[in-house]
Amino acid sequence: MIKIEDLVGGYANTTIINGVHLEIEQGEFFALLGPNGSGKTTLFKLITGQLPIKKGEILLSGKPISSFSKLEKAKKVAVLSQEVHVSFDFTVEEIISLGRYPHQKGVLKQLSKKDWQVIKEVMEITKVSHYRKTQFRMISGGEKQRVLLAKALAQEPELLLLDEPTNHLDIKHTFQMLDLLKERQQSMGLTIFAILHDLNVASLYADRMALLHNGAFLDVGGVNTLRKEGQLKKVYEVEVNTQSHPTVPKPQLLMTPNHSLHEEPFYFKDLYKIEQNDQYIHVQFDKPLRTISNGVIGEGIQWVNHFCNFHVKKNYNCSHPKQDIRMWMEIHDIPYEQAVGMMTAVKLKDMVVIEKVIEGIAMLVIVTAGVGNAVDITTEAKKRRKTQVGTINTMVFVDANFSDGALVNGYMSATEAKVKALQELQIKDPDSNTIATGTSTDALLLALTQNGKQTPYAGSGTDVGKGIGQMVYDATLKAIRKYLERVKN
Ligand SMILES: Nc1ncnc2c1ncn2[C@@H]1O[C@H](COP(=O)(O)OP(=O)(O)OP(=O)(O)O)[C@@H](O)[C@H]1O
Repeated sequence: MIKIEDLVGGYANTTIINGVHLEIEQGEFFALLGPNGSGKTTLFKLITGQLPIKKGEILLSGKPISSFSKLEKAKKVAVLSQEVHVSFDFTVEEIISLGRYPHQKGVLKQLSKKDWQVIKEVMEITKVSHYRKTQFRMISGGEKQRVLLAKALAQEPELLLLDEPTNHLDIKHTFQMLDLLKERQQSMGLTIFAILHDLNVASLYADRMALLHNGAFLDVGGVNTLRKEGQLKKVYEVEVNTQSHPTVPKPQLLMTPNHSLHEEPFYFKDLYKIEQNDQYIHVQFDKPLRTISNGVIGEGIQWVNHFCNFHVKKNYNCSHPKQDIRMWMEIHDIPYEQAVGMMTAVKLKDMVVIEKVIEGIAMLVIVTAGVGNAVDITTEAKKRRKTQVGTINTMVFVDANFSDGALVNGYMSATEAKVKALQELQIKDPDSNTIATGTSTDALLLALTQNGKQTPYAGSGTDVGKGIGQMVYDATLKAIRKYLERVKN
């Protein structure tokens, strides 16, 4: 669709763009990224013809863009730039109708029925119809942006050039506008070239992107260009961390501020208090901990400072466990959005608490255990008998700083230790009569203060992994023994 070859250009005495090559296919959504002053607007203006080219060439559908007449070009290319060149006394509808100019025929250039159809349609999709008769100067910055997009779409272009199209828009309208553009791209094969400042938005919408740095492309590629943290750090001079979007298979960037969160030195034991009664165990920390868990709420990787294990009746109807835990937390003034919540039918007074310092690392482990629903995970799945009291809920708190990988490692260490405890006590899966590996509803939480130097591993080859293993093993053994004692009596 558009091909840029060895482009050099800028202003009278300064060259800003230096040897840019780029080819954008028809129907692509291409994002131009780069920090302030990298030359994005200059490149944009060279493409739109607002600035003269010093060297190189821009081809549109294989022909030099300079060989197109203004009208011919307007039939193919629409531009939404930062500079607004419209009379503020026009109404919204009048401005949008200007977009039809390249398609109007005859000397009088009257708007045809088709023109009106297109105007109506673009007003509807950009959601500006209700202020069609309002003067342009009377509407907000965000509304102006949508009107100018409607004008550009009214042109029915093959290529749409956008300079920060979401500049004035709130999140709702940013996503609305980009969804609309994406829809046009997918349904009509519209080619989009957009300067975008928000890298996370670019990741969600662009097929390919270029990273402009000092007037040249540092990288051109697919969305995974945004996974190159070192390159982004070099260009933007900000500490970036690439994570994955939870539901869309695209990277999302998290920026770390330079100012470090000042933290007073603390003594691990002073950080928390444990409340236990017949209804719940509530461990409250003074500061949020980095956690990984399969709690009913607060699951996954989070920063939270309340950790709860609620008691439920043996015949608890678990059709809405999330809502139930939220409700119980609300009743007890525990903020559920800062909490991990588990549940168990085990008597909470049988909880086992172990606090220790192993190899200089302070740890706290709390376990409640029942093994009525013990399962050997390696046996064939089959319909199980009615649920009994039997869940092993494990909370592990460690005064250390774990990478995400170490969090997963530590989770494995705790699980291996639990399995060993079941083996030691010869707890069997009643269906298969083989040694159980857990129960059907076990919950595990691993929470870190993130204090000190970061640890990359926490498996059985490390002191901290061994420490987790020993403490979980001891606590699980004790908790199961208490349960067995209670069942016997
Ligand atoms: N009219 C001008 N005359 C001379 N130099 C200019 C002119 N406009 C911009 N520049 C210079 O060109 C360089 C690139 O500017 P440009 O506006 O293209 O950057 P940008 O990447 O679009 O930045 P931003 O993200 O801040 O919009 C800057 O160093 C700027 O000072």
